Amino acid sequence: MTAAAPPLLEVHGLARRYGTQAVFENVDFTLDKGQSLAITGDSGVGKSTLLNCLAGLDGWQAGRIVHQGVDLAQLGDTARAVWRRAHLGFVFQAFHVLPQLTVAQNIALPLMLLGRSDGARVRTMIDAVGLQGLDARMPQQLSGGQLQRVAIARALVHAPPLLLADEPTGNLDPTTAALILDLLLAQTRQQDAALVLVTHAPQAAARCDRTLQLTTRGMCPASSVSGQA
Ligand SMILES: Nc1ncnc2c1ncn2[C@@H]1O[C@H](COP(=O)(O)OP(=O)(O)OP(=O)(O)O)[C@@H](O)[C@H]1O
Repeated sequence: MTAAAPPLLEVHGLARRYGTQAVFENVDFTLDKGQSLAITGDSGVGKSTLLNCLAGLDGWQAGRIVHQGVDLAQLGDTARAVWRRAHLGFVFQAFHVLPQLTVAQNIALPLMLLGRSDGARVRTMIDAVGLQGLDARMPQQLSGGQLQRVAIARALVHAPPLLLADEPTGNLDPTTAALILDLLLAQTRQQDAALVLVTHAPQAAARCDRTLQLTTRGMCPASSVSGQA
């Protein structure tokens, strides 16, 4: 008999403090392959901080984060960076698009860091986020919504098993926002990945498999936000 595969992401009793001030505590959830989770919550409650913890970019004071059986706390800085490169796609709230690289070079970056050059895949992602014809543009020649789409294409290009997205549709018109959400959810399902989506938009949360609301005391089902438990 073969053992069941571990969940793609497990978070147990996670707590984050600044000094004695708790940002959040008792955060627990599990995500399996192909699943999407929306995280909602008031401004300042710690949603971005939680995503940074899940990415191993920020520390925490209690609890465990386990990715496919690997406890993130057991990895040193170098191992964590290597893990992030291969396993993670992160759409940051502030985009973090590199100003000295073109649109196409920014999107190709995760593949390049993995030693996988794939021009066709980069072109597919440029088309998928609706940036056709802009591949040679520099970031300072783009609108906020176009920059956001560069960040999304870059997070998806290497088909990582874990996608973390911080307000990925915040700067987009409703039609483009729906298309981008389609793309994130389709890639999650087709690649057997898991998606954690931080959003203030009830329509975006409602499209995920589950919605949890982050509070300083932990996570609770956000039935009032998405109509789901
Ligand atoms: N260096 C710091 N020292 C103390 N508190 C901090 C520090 N950095 C962030 N915080 C606090 O941590 C809390 C969580 O911030 P975070 O950005 O994660 O919230 P958020 O839920 O993502 O907010 P928003 O929805 O407005 O983007 C905030 O209350 C913030 O003031």
